[in-house]
Amino acid sequence: MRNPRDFFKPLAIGAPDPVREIPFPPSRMIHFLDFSNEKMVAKVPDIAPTVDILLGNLEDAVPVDRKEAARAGLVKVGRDIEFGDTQLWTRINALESPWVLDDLTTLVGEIGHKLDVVMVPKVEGPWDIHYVDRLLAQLEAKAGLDRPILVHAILETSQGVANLEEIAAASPRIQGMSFGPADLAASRRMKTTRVGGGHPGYQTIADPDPENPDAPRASYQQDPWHYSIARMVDACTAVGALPFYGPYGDIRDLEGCETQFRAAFLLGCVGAWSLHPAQIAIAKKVFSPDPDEVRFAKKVIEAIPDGRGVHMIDGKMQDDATWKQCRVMVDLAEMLARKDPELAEAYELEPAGT
Ligand SMILES: CC(C)(COP(=O)(O)OP(=O)(O)OC[C@H]1O[C@@H](n2cnc3c(N)ncnc32)[C@H](O)[C@@H]1OP(=O)(O)O)[C@@H](O)C(=O)NCCC(=O)NCCSC(=O)C[C@](C)(O)C(=O)O
Ligand SMILES: [Mg+2]
Repeated sequence: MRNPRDFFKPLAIGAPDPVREIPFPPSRMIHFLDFSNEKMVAKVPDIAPTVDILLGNLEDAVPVDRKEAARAGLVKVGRDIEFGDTQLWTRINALESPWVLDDLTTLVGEIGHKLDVVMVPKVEGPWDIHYVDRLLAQLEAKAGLDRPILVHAILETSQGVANLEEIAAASPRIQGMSFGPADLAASRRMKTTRVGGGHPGYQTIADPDPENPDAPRASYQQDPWHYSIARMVDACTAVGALPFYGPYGDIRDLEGCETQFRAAFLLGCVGAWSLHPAQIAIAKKVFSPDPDEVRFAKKVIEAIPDGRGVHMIDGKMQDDATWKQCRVMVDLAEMLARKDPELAEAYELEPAGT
């Protein structure tokens, strides 16, 4: 057993102290880019200010013969570009791969002061986090970093799902998790070739009508991801970390993407991945709360300043618990309004600096 008093001590001499609270800046979309792709790199100066998080992907989707170029491209962009309040993340290669050691040593050594979060794919249990945790501490100490790099786990194997709570609590570096529906489907032998979203085969069906047994029966698509995403939300929020939905692979199906993102938002996710520029606006729309909801939540908070007792507002019962629900909505709106003057106006809140 690890001494609980040591949890917030650095894991290497000279490494920065672990954070006590996970920061929660705007995190509506993690925009994926391959920095070995010149066309994508050319778009970075334009795209970076429009996204909350820009991620240099080194793992799947980057061909083997471009792994080193993707890493070098990320180092170059990290050195050359000032990102302002846009976070810079990376997804390293899998821990079993031949590239991951160089990914971590190079990135922390060269641009560790710019990197906010390292996303670790295919995390199976706390042992994977412990490995990265200690290695990052050693590398941070060597690079003389004064703030720790946080760790984000992708939930994309059945063992990872089985060990969710232990992964979330494995280190004070755990910033959050993303849901990886493609690898997870394969790992579970689910019979779908889609990346996220529903499937027309996954349905419930109404009983036959006894009066008319041959009549068509109502049937509805169900959400095959609900159980795992809900578990991820609980595991993350139980330790103050942030849950994210991952990718939606049907790039042209904007409505399907919006629906998948919204289901995740309602369950508690703070953001999702954008794989293509067209998905950035969808994530921004979905993960910024609806102005009508914010207006109602503000009304409740203003009407019940101490958040106590029972009240009727617009025909709905409000009490201590609903007041907290409204606080979640208004806190998120206020945080986003500080970044985005358009949202500040839509929410009738003061933008930053006023
Ligand atoms: C899907 C693809 C191939 C379509 O790329 P395309 O070039 O065919 O699309 P397009 O519509 O023709 O592109 C229009 C323009 O946008 C550019 N572009 C296109 N995408 C981006 C981007 N992300 N950022 C910036 N620019 C982008 C593209 O280069 C082009 O530029 P141009 O007008 O100058 O010709 C392409 O968007 C792409 O490669 N996206 C990233 C894919 C990726 O990172 N996949 C891995 C994450 S999902 C995953 O790993 C699963 C998971 C979690 O692990 C698990 O569930 O298991
Ligand atoms: Mg994957």
